[in-house]
Amino acid sequence: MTAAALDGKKAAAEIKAELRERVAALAGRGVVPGLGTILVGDDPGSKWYVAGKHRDCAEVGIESIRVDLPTETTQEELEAEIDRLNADPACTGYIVQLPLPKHIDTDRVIERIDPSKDADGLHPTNLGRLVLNANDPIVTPLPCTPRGVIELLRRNDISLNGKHVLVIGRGVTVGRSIGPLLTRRENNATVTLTHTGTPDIGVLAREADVIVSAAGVAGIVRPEWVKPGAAVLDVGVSRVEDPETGKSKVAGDVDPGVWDVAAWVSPNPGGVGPMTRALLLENVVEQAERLNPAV
Ligand SMILES: Nc1nc(=O)c2c([nH]1)NC[C@@H]1CN(c3ccc(C(=O)N[C@@H](CCC(=O)O)C(=O)O)cc3)C=[N+]21
Repeated sequence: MTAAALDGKKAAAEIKAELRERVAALAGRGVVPGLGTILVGDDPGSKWYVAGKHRDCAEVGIESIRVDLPTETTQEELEAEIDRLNADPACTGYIVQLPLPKHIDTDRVIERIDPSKDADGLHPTNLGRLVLNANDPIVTPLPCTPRGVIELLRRNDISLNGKHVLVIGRGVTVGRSIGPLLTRRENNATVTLTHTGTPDIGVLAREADVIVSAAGVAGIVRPEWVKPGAAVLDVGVSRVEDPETGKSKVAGDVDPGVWDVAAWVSPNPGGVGPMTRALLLENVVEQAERLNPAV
């Protein structure tokens, strides 16, 4: 069997086209959503990601507000910028690009974000509401990557209803926050969360209809781990040396042999990454709609 690709670029383009229309409807009511980014330091990778978010905003007609701060920025200076965006009416939602320099207390920074402006959906209040409101309509920003995974499946007509989803990795941005979304009644999946303390992930993975791997370990998902016909979503990002060029390149969690066993695989790059970016925009547009309902 050769798996079909879960094309994240295509699904993200569809979402952006829909968002352009929603942004136009908001503009008709005099509302322009704004996404802010705060970047501390000059890590080339982080700069590249932030630049991409501003390009995405331009594409759908969202205003973008960019705050770039030097590596030496103190906790107090960073918190002052957060307070400024919390108070800025042009900023509908914003993100603080992670990771932050080591001298910064990341948890304190995230907790200072106004939960209603938390475009990443990672503020404790929003994660808490996601756990508490298992079945009520969602009225808070949701974590972008988990939402991107579910949206990528939905847009490829892969139902989660009654399916067994195995998640690899217990990080907050994906592994630990995707369970409460997958188990909402509207998705209705059954979830196994595995991590570095799981004695034998493979034996559990072989039972799964869907594997979501967010381990950040290149090639951890082996073909022998995958039930024939399963869907495999590759969320991992790690760097490996290219044997041909000797240069470092981005690698996913999924071994290439998995494509011979699974029915669907999300490529990496070109899979969940573009979805994460599209859902960040959707979080901001949704928040603008909640604040400015059509009458
Ligand atoms: N506050 C915060 N929120 C984040 O969402 C956040 C963050 N900090 N820090 C870093 C990680 C990483 N991340 C990616 C998102 C999209 C791609 C992506 O679109 N990747 C492309 C390839 C690279 C590209 O084209 O730019 C792909 O997978 O096809 C990658 C990485 C978000 N992050």
